[in-house]
Amino acid sequence: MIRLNRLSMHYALGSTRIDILRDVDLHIRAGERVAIAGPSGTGKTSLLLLLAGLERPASGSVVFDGRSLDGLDRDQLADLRRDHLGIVFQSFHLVPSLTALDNAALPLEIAGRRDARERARAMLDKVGLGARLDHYPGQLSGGEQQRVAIARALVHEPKLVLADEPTGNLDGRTGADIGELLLNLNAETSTTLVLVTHDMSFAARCDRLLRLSGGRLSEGNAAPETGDAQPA
Ligand SMILES: Nc1ncnc2c1ncn2[C@@H]1O[C@H](COP(=O)(O)OP(=O)(O)OP(=O)(O)O)[C@@H](O)[C@H]1O
Repeated sequence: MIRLNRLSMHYALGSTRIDILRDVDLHIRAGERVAIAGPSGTGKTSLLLLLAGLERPASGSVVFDGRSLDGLDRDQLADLRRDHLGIVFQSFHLVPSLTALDNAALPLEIAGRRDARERARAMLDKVGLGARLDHYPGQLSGGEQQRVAIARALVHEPKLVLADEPTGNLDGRTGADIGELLLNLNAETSTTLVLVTHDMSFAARCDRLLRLSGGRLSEGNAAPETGDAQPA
């Protein structure tokens, strides 16, 4: 479903170069649940941005369902995201002026689907927010906002869901519930899930744990992480 072929990426800040990935190869199969962990600042978010076609690699390629992202222009990448990708962020990123229902319906509205609100309502029901349809994000708790964000990410039945520390802004109990919800929905729909997390009990429930460090990805186990990256 996703292949990374000799993927390299760096950021240039003035004369300083920050290497994020060095010649990384990876194959994620359809339906797999993959957790990515690693010290702070090693590039986990950047890797998700590459998978979403929101960053371009310096060299190598990201291949999504047999299609290389290199050859796609901005509009084609936006179409690909609209049709096949759902993204969940640590800080929810809901539109504050839209209700829970309208936030969740957004991907389908953008795609011009006439059943957008109906499907969004069913999805919000599924994430346990059937009684909060008309609430605005500011009237919802953190856990509830993340449920809306998950409904929005899944409402158009994407092939791939990317989640960047989806439980990172939530207290322990709420975070565990949200993690559970994401994994259960994923199992139900057989969607491919790639998530970044520092929570090793959450990571341990995925099919694979990958650790990113020093520009390399390695298969790992869910032992506690050690320390943060040293500044360059
Ligand atoms: N647009 C950018 N320009 C320059 N440097 C950047 C840019 N975005 C990120 N970086 C740097 O690249 C490195 C990787 O950032 P990234 O956010 O991908 O790390 P991360 O592993 O997700 O970190 P964390 O666990 O703390 O969220 C960091 O050192 C960051 O400062």
